[in-house]
Amino acid sequence: MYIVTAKEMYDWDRKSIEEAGMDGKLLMENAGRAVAGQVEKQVRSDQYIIVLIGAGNNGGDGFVIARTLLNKGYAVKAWQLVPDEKIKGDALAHKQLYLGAGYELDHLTEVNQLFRELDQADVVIDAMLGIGVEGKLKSPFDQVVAYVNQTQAYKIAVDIPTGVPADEGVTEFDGLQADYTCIIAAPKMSVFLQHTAPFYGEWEVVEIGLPPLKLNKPSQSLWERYKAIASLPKRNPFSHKGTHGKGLLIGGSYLMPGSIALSARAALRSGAGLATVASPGSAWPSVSSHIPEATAVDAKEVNGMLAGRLDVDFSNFDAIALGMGMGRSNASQEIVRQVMEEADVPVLIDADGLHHLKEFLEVLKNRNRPTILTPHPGEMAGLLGITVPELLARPFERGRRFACSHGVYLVLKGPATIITAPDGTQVVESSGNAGLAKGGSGDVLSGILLALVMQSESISEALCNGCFLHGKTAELLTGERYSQSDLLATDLIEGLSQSFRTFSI
Ligand SMILES: NC(=O)C1=CN([C@@H]2O[C@H](COP(=O)(O)OP(=O)(O)OC[C@H]3O[C@@H](n4cnc5c(N)ncnc54)[C@H](OP(=O)(O)O)[C@@H]3O)[C@@H](O)[C@H]2O)[C@@H](O)CC1
Ligand SMILES: [K+]
Repeated sequence: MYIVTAKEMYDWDRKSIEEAGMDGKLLMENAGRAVAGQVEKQVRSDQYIIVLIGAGNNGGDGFVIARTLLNKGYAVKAWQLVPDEKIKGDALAHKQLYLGAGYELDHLTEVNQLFRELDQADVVIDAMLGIGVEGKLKSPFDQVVAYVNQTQAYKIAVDIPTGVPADEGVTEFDGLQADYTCIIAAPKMSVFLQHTAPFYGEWEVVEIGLPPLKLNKPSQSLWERYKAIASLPKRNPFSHKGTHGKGLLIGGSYLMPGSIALSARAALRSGAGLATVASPGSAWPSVSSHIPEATAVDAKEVNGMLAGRLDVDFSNFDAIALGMGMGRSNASQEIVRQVMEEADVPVLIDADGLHHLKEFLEVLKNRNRPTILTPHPGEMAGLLGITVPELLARPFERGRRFACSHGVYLVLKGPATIITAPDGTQVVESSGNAGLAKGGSGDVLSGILLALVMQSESISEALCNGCFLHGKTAELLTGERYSQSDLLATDLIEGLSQSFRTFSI
């Protein structure tokens, strides 16, 4: 499923009408009917529904929704919030159909009158503004949105909650806080941004008859369950441990032995054939006690942290994961540089490895094999030399620019993880929940990604599937044995079995 910007959505609409001969009024009828169908699943016929209607096509959808629900016997009142002359085109046509059907329309003359009605409503359907919103809300929408937000009614937004921008880059806005948003045709970028996503509540996408071939292929899409099931690696009955990849994991320190142990264990649980750990000797007894299946290579250390160069032939491995629990000692930096310059295999860099890499980002361009960076927003902001809010205002654009200019795969972690390939293609993986917001969860992800990179033809698919497994494991576990509060990174590793049994079929 593609994720669209407002422009991509408008272009799709225009091309469908101009080139495919679709009719704008028919699309609006389809949109309104599709939304009404979703509303019916959530609302009882004895509940009082208010539909709030604005000037543009979002308001036009509102007329269709109100008519469709009234046709079916629901208790609905439609409120037009703008003067009559503002309603034009397809929206006006549907207003006339609504009135022609004999239904009543209330006009906003005095906001307190509407507010008294809103106090009585069980359900409010927000068809005020859609993706055409520009700038901060003007009167009366600012007052109405503020009032609706503090009512007890169940709030359903049509396409996008009023006031919320469709695209990234806008951080100052007042938005309707929806409980549920019925998105038309394709999710907008703001569904996946940290500052806008919470306004949507639960969301679903409805199909309205726009021909997919008339959509100019957007660069962003959503990773979905069916894609994961189709592309997760399958075990060959005639395989041996070498077939599934020998992974080298470099990291850990005397005071942080857990991270690398979690990564190594997650890699083996995710199908890696062999996991070899390069950590300081002082950390190894602790690491091996958590993962006896892993082997070790000798590594020099200073003050319990990796130091100097590693005496390892990197070509003996199929991929490398670097940085977890490594610490930020200057002495460790040389290993990061050595791996970047010498390892002719895919390399994943996480955590403290990213901190070291920041000092010599120019090496990235010289690498012949894939490099994967897996920063959380704080680490990404550090790599870019900007603040976290600056990054989160435009994570798609910033991530794309970085991945393209440095020739790397970028896994920008968050509630919606954005995976960018060196060619700028972006996939959002949005599974998981707040149970993952805990120390060690990123280390587990690095191990899973390492294992899948070694078992997949496509790096992008491996990264999407790794994030999917990580998120879905949290969902499965918190749906049964654990809560989002008590879930540990170690539980995630053990829970991977359940995810593989569910999805790798
Ligand atoms: N295929 C499709 O794509 C389909 C799309 N469909 C639907 O169309 C929607 C997009 O419709 P759209 O373009 O008419 O924009 P939309 O958001 O309804 O309103 C624009 C109006 O808002 C106003 N306005 C703007 N900013 C404002 C502010 N800050 N504060 C206050 N007012 C503000 C501005 O008024 P003005 O500035 O002139 O006063 C303008 O008149 C889309 O979300 C979906 O629901 C479906 O019908 C099916 C097919
Ligand atoms: K809306």
